Formats: sequence, structure tokens, C-alpha cells
Amino acid sequence: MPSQTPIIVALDFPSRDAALALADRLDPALCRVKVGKELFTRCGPDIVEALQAKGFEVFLDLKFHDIPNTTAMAVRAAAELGVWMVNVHCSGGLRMMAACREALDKANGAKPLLIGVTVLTSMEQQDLSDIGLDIPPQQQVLRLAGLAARAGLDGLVCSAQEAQPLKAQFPTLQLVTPGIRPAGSAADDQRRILTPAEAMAAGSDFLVIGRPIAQSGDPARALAAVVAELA
Ligand SMILES: O=c1ccn([C@@H]2O[C@H](COP(=O)(O)O)[C@@H](O)[C@H]2O)c(=O)[nH]1
Repeated sequence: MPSQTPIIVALDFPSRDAALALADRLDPALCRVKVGKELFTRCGPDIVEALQAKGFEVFLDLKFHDIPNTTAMAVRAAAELGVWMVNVHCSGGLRMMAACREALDKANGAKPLLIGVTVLTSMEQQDLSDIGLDIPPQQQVLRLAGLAARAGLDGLVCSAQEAQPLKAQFPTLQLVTPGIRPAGSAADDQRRILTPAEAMAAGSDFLVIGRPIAQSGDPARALAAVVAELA
């Protein structure tokens, strides 16, 4: 049965053994898991299958960003892996996102949620200025969200700091929010952060949490604390 939890634990590890060791300490009823660039590049599709065999729904977080045909075929390949969620960069543009939507709509079998990455949660105003975007992160997020909605995407990756205005303008889009930090946790390289409870109150649908759980001495306890915070 599909899980109802909003929590997605990022398995950012360099090996299959390390990722599966953490998965074994987590309960698929309490969280989904995310396979990102490091783990997938080292282990390939096998790691997705191994996590699914343990009962986890998998968010394949490869943030595809390429020309429309290449990205659409990558999204279709992800669907064939049976992942629950897949994502592309909204800055790949409207035609690229629309091509991904069309590829998934034409695919047979279960379709993953198709999510657009807006502005990375590690970025702040200065980072945007550095790449020639002299506007606040929230303005760029809202602009990209409009494109994602036009392309028919199912949701967005954004900071929970933008969840309120996004939900007001795009109520049907699912908001997937990394940059979640329980009170007292280190921000690490994240810049636009909120606590789990703040994020849910702002309108997040899914919370992506990596290091605060994965690098804690007791991941099961760290996950239970987030579950309790949201109860
Ligand atoms: O804007 C984004 C998009 C993706 N991520 C990913 O989420 C996790 C966050 O991990 P933490 O250890 O909780 O910081 C990580 O896998 C990122 O690749 C993101 O942080 N921000």
C-alpha cells in the first residue's frame, strides 16, 4: 500500500552497503527514500530495485537538465524503473518540461510524479546574482513554477520558504521541499531552510531530509523525532 508519510530521507551515500544499512534502520511506513546523483552514479538502477524490494517508494533525484528529447527519454527510463517520483530542472524550459510530460503520458505502466526543480535550496540572492539573475530567489521560483504548471508537471522542488505563495498561486502542484532542518541542526550548505513543522505549516507536501537523519548517531530515532514533531 502506498505510504502516506510526507518524509523523504535522502540516501546520499557512496556505496550500496552504506545506503542499504541506513534503509534497514528506517521503516517504509514512516518515510520514502531518495536516490540522488552520488548513489545512482556509483550503483546504477540496482540500488533502486534493492530499495523497492525492502518496501520503499523511491524518489529518483537526478534533476535531468538537457534538450527536450534527451530529457524526455531519461524520464521515460526512470518510469520503467518503477520509481515513485522523478525530477527535471525547470530552467530547461517549457518545451523540455512539456516533452517529459508527453513521454510519461504515452508510457505504459505506473507513472512517477514529474517534479520540476526551481531554485536549489543551497542558493541565496548572491548566488543568483552571480549567474546573472538579479531578482530575489522567490521571484525566480514563482516564474519557473508558472512554466512548470503550463507544462503539466505534478509539482515542484523549492524551499519551504516559498511554499505559501506557491500554494496560493498553484494549489494543485505538489511541493517537495529540501533544506529541512530540525531546530538546532547545522544548516550545512543549505541556505533557504525551515524546520519540519514550519515547512508543513507553510504548505509543503513532502519534506526531503538527508544529513539530519542519515548522519545522526541514531537515524531511526532522528526520523521518529521528525514524525513526532509533525504529529
Ligand atoms: O533544491 C534542492 C534540491 C535537491 N536537494 C537534495 O536534497 C537533499 C538534502 O539533503 P540534506 O542533507 O538534508 O541537506 C540532498 O540530497 C540534495 O541533493 C536539495 O538539498 N536542494
